[in-house]
Amino acid sequence: MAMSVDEAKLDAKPIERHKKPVCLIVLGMAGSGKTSFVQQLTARLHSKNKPPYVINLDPACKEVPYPANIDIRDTVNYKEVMKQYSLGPNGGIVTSLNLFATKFDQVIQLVEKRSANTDIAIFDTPGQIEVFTWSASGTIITETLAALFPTVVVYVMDTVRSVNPVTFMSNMLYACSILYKLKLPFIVVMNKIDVVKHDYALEWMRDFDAFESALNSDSSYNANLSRSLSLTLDEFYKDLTAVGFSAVTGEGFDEFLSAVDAAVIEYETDYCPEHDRLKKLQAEASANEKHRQLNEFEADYEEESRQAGVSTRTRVSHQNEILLRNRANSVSILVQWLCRNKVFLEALDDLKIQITPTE
Ligand SMILES: Nc1nc2c(ncn2[C@@H]2O[C@H](COP(=O)(O)OP(=O)(O)OP(=O)(O)O)[C@@H](O)[C@H]2O)c(=O)[nH]1
Repeated sequence: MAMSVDEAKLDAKPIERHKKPVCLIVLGMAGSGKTSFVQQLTARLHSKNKPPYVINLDPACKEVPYPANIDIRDTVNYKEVMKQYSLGPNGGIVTSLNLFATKFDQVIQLVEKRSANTDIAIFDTPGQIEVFTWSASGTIITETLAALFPTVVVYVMDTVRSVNPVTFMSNMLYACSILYKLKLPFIVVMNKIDVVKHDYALEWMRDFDAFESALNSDSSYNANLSRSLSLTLDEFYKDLTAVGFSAVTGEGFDEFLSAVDAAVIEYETDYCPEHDRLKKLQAEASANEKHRQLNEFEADYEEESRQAGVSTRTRVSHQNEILLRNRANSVSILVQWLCRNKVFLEALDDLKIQITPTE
């Protein structure tokens, strides 16, 4: 994921370079400070006359301390969902998010409408991180955004709690798993530096011996595991952008914006070409599959119509039988086949009906 940064691109003001807003998906363990981070970021951007578009995706939060342009709670009543489907709190959050994901095209339209005057769209996610990162709706939301806008994952980490090397390692493993799952540009925000500076964490990422000596007094299974994992995560650390931040004082704001600019370049140079390549492969595979189904369908028809006699009426009625049996898996295959089929077209001509193929 190392970036090949184009000098000319760096010279331009990165966020202004895009007609579309950069989407920041803010993730992190419960209590890491995601909401406070979004609040601070929003306030600072407002004071710079660059108001962001802010979307709250946490259906269970009691209050949103920043001006949210879209709030999932206005669409889905989380308590009602729990009651109606007899769900517990986590099931309620997942189901609410699933329901909201079905309307996500409307969110996209709203963000797109703001493209002219908004540089950044911020998505605050539920406290239970796995509800977003490992759910179908979280994946749909992330992939939809990434397909349409420069999208960056912001992983908020609690620097105070992470002074414990085992907690630090848990955070890094989580961050690593999300990075490799989503494959999007990624920024770790080491939050709460007004309480504890993040230098120790940067050192642990740079220097295995420093991390090992922090674990020295601990001989538990967890500590030994963390020691081994630290060596394994070496490659991950090399590519990782980490920024110290305080959601209370706003320290680290400028550095964070620079990291977002670099992440947008990474999105363009690494993510987009890979995304386009996969999309092309997928389209080719789908076209091949359609072709295969069409041939199979045609062979079926030829075979059965041979047995059915020669009159057009009989042949069309046999076609109908085959259609009803629906050997082809998609409507577009049926339409394609019908448009290629001479007997069927003749029958349509007789009836003065016209159909136009969609592809
Ligand atoms: N000192 C300090 N406290 C912070 C900072 N960021 C957040 N906090 C505190 O940490 C606690 C949790 O912050 P939230 O913003 O609610 O964290 P969250 O990740 O959104 O929490 P969930 O939605 O429950 O997952 C609150 O008491 C905040 O005041 C920070 O930068 N410095």
